[in-house]
Amino acid sequence: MDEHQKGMLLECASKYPIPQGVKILYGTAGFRADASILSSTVFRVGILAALRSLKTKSVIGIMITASHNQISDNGVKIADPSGGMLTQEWEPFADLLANAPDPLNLVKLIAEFAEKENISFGGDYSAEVLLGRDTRPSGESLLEAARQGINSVIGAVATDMGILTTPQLHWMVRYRNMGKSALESDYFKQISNSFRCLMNYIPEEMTASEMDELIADGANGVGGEKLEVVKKTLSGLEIQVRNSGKEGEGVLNHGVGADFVQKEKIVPSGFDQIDVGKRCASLDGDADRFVYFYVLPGSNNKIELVDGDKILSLFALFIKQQLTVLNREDGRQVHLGVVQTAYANGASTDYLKKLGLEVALTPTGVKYLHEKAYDYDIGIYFEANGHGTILFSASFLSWLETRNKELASTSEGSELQLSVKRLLAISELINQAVGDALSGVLLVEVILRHMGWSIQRWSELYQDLPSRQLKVKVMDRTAVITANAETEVVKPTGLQEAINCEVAKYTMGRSFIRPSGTEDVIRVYAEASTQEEADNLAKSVAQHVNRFLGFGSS
Ligand SMILES: CC(=O)N[C@H]1[C@@H](OP(=O)(O)O)O[C@H](CO)[C@@H](O)[C@@H]1O
Ligand SMILES: [Mg+2]
Repeated sequence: MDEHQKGMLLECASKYPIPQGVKILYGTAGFRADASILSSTVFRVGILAALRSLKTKSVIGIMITASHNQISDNGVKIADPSGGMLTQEWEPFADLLANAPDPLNLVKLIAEFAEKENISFGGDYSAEVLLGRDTRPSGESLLEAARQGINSVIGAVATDMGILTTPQLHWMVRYRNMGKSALESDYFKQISNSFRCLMNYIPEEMTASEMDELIADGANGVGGEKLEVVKKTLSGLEIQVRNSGKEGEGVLNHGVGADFVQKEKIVPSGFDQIDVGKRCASLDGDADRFVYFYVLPGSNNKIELVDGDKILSLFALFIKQQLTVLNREDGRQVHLGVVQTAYANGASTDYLKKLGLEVALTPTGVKYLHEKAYDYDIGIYFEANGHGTILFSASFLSWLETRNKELASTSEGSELQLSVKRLLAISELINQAVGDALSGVLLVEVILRHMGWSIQRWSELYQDLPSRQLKVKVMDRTAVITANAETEVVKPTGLQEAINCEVAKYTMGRSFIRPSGTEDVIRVYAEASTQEEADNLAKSVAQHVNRFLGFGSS
């Protein structure tokens, strides 16, 4: 790194001093904290993204969002060249960078890292970073901090793509790196075209019955706003958007959104008894996850939740049907695998295994599930909270494309051709960069039509085991170390034994704990054969967590 570059970094970094007395760490999905302390972190992530762009000679993305967190929080997610999350190999550098005490130390760190990674400044390739943000009021100034960070690397170009959902930004990065046009209008065009194709491939006998409108909760965030745009491009699907983020409708993520609905299992604000039985979906604050639900009769606002596990099951079932045709008609064996985390309801895992599917378990966080899903020709992954997507391997996709062309001249209109076309359309509709509520909802909608299913019929695929999630505030959540896809506590010693003793008291009991990567808490999960038992199990495990790690009270 030459003196000019060093001087530039020093000068820019001095405008973004780090907050005193706090350490901000790269978590499950990037950095997240109260927005007021994030400027320096985001500025430094700008530098990191420019370095990553130089290293990979590809476009990188920065998304300013704190997803489902409260409106006063914000955060930053980084999209790698594939459109997926930043490679885990760079996470330790991200932590060091964010916490370097002053500009001199920061520049020293960058110089050392650049040398180790063989990154040269001022070469032929100029770094390029796409920037996006959600609707949070702090987004604009944090985006500016990211831009300053990028601009402090000589030659680097920052392009502001505006207010976007997280998956839109990831999609843009992916498509730019594939050499394709990646404007927001291209994104909308692609999902509405592939949705139309899939609607056209619905068996004729299923198209007769009209389906009711979908009612969607936009979490008062960017997803609601974008869904309003998407719905205008669709035919054959009516969507009523509530909590769309318009002035006066409510506060982002406050009593609304997929996270609230999934964890509390009650209606989001704006929904009530008039909606009993109707098909409803809820997006999270940055629209990278979604769940479905319907309102149950009664005054307690209870819902029947159709979560990520059931979305995964629906997708797996539909894809499996298409693969059965490929196998029968063409003798083609396709390796289909599904990926879940320990939060997956035990009943869903049983169901998927009974379908004959290979089920893999990874730690929490899309970065782990996504990576595992690459192991298959088609890998479907979902977290119970609704974050997931479907990945198609490059070789299987190219086989599908070739076969599609051949069949157009030999077997036009055959069942085999239809299955090939459906799979191709799914690969276009679903966002293969990252989980995407907009395209995910559209895929659910078209599959329900294909099956002729109501949300109630879908929900009956299997019955969830009652479960409960709790959060425990502790002194130091990093004191908890887990193993086996987070199902076992390794440290502190003795805690796992205590959990085992509690679990043994219940029929079908299962419980695990792990430190959250996005909030300063330990999460407790429990399931058992009745809700009361699941609640009690969670409560007693939480008490053990408190005893081992808490502030001295239980
Ligand atoms: C139990 C749970 O819902 N955990 C969420 C949450 O992570 P935590 O590390 O549990 O805070 O946020 C992540 C990012 O959005 C998401 O991937 C994950 O599933
Ligand atoms: Mg999110």
